[in-house]
Amino acid sequence: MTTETTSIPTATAKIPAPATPYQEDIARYWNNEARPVNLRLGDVDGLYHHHYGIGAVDHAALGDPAHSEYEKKVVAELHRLESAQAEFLMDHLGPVGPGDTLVDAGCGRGGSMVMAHRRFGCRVEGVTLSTGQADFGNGRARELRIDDHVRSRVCNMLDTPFDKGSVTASWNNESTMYVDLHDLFGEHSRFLKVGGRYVTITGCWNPRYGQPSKWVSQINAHFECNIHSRREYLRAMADNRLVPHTIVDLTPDTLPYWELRATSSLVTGIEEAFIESYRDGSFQYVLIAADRV
Ligand SMILES: C[S@@+](CC[C@H](N)C(=O)[O-])C[C@H]1O[C@@H](n2cnc3c(N)ncnc32)[C@H](O)[C@@H]1O
Ligand SMILES: CC(C)=CCC/C(C)=C/COP(=O)(O)OP(=O)(O)O
Ligand SMILES: [Mg+2]
Repeated sequence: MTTETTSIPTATAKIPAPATPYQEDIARYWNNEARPVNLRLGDVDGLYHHHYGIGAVDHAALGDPAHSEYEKKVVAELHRLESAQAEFLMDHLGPVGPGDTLVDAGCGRGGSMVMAHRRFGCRVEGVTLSTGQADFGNGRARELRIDDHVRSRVCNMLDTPFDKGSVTASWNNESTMYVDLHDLFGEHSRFLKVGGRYVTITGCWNPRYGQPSKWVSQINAHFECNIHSRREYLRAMADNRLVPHTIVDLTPDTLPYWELRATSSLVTGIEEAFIESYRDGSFQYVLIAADRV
């Protein structure tokens, strides 16, 4: 039961100043974002994601491209693959019970937070730089009557209000490319319980390729982000008491999503960079799950 006193009025109530001019740019970017490829997919079932998909495309479900309903089916299929990606991340959070707290660092519009609460029955705390995103996520939580468990706030994920050792598991879903990894993992390590779990799904450049390819540079420019190398993730985790437990190369699993998206009416222009960099091996889509030791 939610009352005036326990509900979260808006994420704008006490907005901390962004720590850097770069963070101001990122907050502005996400406050202004309203791409149909994200909103129309979210409208399918009310889970709004800002990450990409994994898994095989169900061509039987899509049917004949000449059919009048085909485009609608493509939207539903892309959304299904994005939700499958979030479920896969949550498969790696370890045991989580209703009394636990999870942290979604860089939570976007909050689709993953709703999924995590439905799956585990626990509290889910999200942080984003964007007031618009936090208000959107809190609005969805209120509509779903889960605002007593699911809360987004405007907050720098490198400097959160969560108490030391208070969090059972935490994640970054496609949000690590906006921050210094040592600062980020230091903060997760601080608020995670010893024995807790950290998971990220991210795009990283592949040290085996040598240096960031032109496609990786294009993705950075498109999103105003700074993609790290796979090596940097492992080094920064090791330096912050996060010991990798599972590493999965999801590159072959995300390519079908991109190939389908490239044929849809919702293309944004970045599809070629993802497809070419995944194919030439310069860029990888990975899950890393680590134990906080
Ligand atoms: C690509 S979106 C991913 C959203 C979400 N994880 C999802 O899967 O839908 C990147 C998110 O990272 C957030 N972000 C970037 N830098 C941040 C920072 N320093 N502190 C908090 N959030 C940050 C942005 O505000 C945005 O919500
Ligand atoms: C894997 C990498 C490098 C991700 C960069 C971060 C990012 C912008 C993710 C998707 O957001 P989105 O869902 O808003 O993007 P789009 O509009 O392209 O779907
Ligand atoms: Mg998207």
